[in-house]
Amino acid sequence: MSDAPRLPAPRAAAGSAPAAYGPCVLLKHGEVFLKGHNRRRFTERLHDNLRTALRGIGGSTWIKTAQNVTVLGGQVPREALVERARRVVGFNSVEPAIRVPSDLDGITRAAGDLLGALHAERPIRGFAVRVKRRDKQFPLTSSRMEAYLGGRVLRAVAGLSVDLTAPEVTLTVEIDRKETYLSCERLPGLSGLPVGSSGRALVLLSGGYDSPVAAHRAMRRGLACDFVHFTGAPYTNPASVYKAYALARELNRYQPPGDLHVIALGKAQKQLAVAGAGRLQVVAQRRLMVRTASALAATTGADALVTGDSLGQVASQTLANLAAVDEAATLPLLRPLIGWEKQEIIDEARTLGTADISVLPDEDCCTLLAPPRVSTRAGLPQLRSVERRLDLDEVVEALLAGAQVMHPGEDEETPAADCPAPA
Ligand SMILES: Nc1ncnc2c1ncn2[C@@H]1O[C@H](COP(=O)(O)OP(=O)(O)OP(=O)(O)O)[C@@H](O)[C@H]1O
Repeated sequence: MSDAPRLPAPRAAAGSAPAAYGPCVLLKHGEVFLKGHNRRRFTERLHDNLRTALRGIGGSTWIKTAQNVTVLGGQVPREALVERARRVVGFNSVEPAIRVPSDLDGITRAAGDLLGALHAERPIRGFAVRVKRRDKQFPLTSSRMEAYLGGRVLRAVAGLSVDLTAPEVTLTVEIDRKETYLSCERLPGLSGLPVGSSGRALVLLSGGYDSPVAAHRAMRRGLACDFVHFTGAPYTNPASVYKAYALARELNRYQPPGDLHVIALGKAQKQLAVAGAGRLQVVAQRRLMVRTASALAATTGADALVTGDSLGQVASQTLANLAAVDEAATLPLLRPLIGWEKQEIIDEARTLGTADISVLPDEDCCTLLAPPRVSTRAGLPQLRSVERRLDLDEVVEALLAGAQVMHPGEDEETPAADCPAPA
C-alpha cells in the first residue's frame, strides 16, 4: 500500500524543472522578534548591518524578509554568505539552505537530493523531517507533510532510516506562500540587538583580554562602538598602539567600523606623580582617562563609556576604586564584565579572535609610574587634592588636541554590489 496521502494536484506540473532553485542562507531573528511596534525599525537596522558585513564579498547579493526570518542569497559561494552573516549581531541562528518553489514535487525532489547528497558524503544513522508551514493555504498540514516527505526520502535514498527521537540529521522544511526553504544545519548566530539600535558608546580599549570582550558584549546589546586607547608615550614604545589597532580592526568585523582614538597620556601621568599621587596613582590615572574619554565622547556622539572592569579582579577594581572612577565620568560608565571571572573572559576572547592579539607583549601605560602597592580604597578627598594641583581642564584639552584618529578595517573592503531579491 502506498504511503502517499491523497493529494490535491501539485501547483507546478509534475516533472517540470523548479522555477527557482538554489542555495541561500536563512537567518532567524533574535530579540528583534520581540520588539512589537518597533520591530520594523530594528529589522531595518539589522539589514543595514548585514549589508555592511557583506562588503567586499566579491559578488552581488540580495536579502529579503519572510516572517521573522531574513533570507540571504547571491552570486557568491554560500559558505562566504554564512561566514559574513555569523558576524552580524541579532540573528539567533544561521542556516545554510536551499530554496525551491512551494509545490509538492519541487519540495520532495529537493528533500531527496539534499539528504541523498549528505548520506553519500557520510552515512547518516537516522534522520527526521520537521515542517513549518507558514503558508496555511498549503494543501498538507505540517505533520502530514513530515510523514509524506519522510516516506518519499526513504524510497529515494537507499540505506537511510528514520529516527524521530534522536535523529543524527534533521531536515527542516519551512513553507512560505511562494518559496520553501530546506536546511539540514543550524549554526548559532550572534544573538542580541542590532548594533546601533541602542545608540553609540566609546570603549576604553587597553591591550588586555578584558576590554575587547567588554566592547563585543556592548555591541551585542545594540551599542555601536568607537574606541579610545591611552598610551604612555613619550615614555613607552608604540607596541600598545599596534595592539589596540589590531583589536579594534578585529572588533570592527562585528559592526559598521568604529574609529580608534589614540591619546598619549605619559606626560599627564608624570604630572599626577609629581603632584604626589603616590598609592593613588593608578586610580588617579583611570579618573583622568574617563574624564578625557567623556570629553571625547561629545565629539564622537557617544552616550556612554564602556570599560572591561570586573569587580575585584585587580586592586584598582575594588568597589571603592570603581566608585572613585565613576565620579570622574560625566557619562554613564558601563561595565559589561562586572560579574565575569577571568577564565570566562579569556575563553570568550578566544572565541572572538582577540585573545591572540591581547597576549602579545607591550608597554602598558598603567604600569608606567605604578606604585608598588595600589590603594584599594582610594578616597575622593585625597584624589581631589592631588587633582587640584593640576589644571585638569587644560590637561584634558591638551590630551584631546594631541589625539590621533585611525579607521581600523574601514579601507580594506569595497562596498558590496546589491542585486534585487528574487520575487
Ligand atoms: N591604556 C588604556 N587605554 C584605554 N583604556 C584602558 C587602558 N588601561 C585600562 N583601560 C580601561 O580600564 C579597564 C581596567 O583596566 P585594568 O588594567 O585595571 O584591568 P585589566 O583587567 O588589565 O583590563 P584589560 O584586560 O582590558 O586591560 C580596562 O578594561 C579598560 O577598559
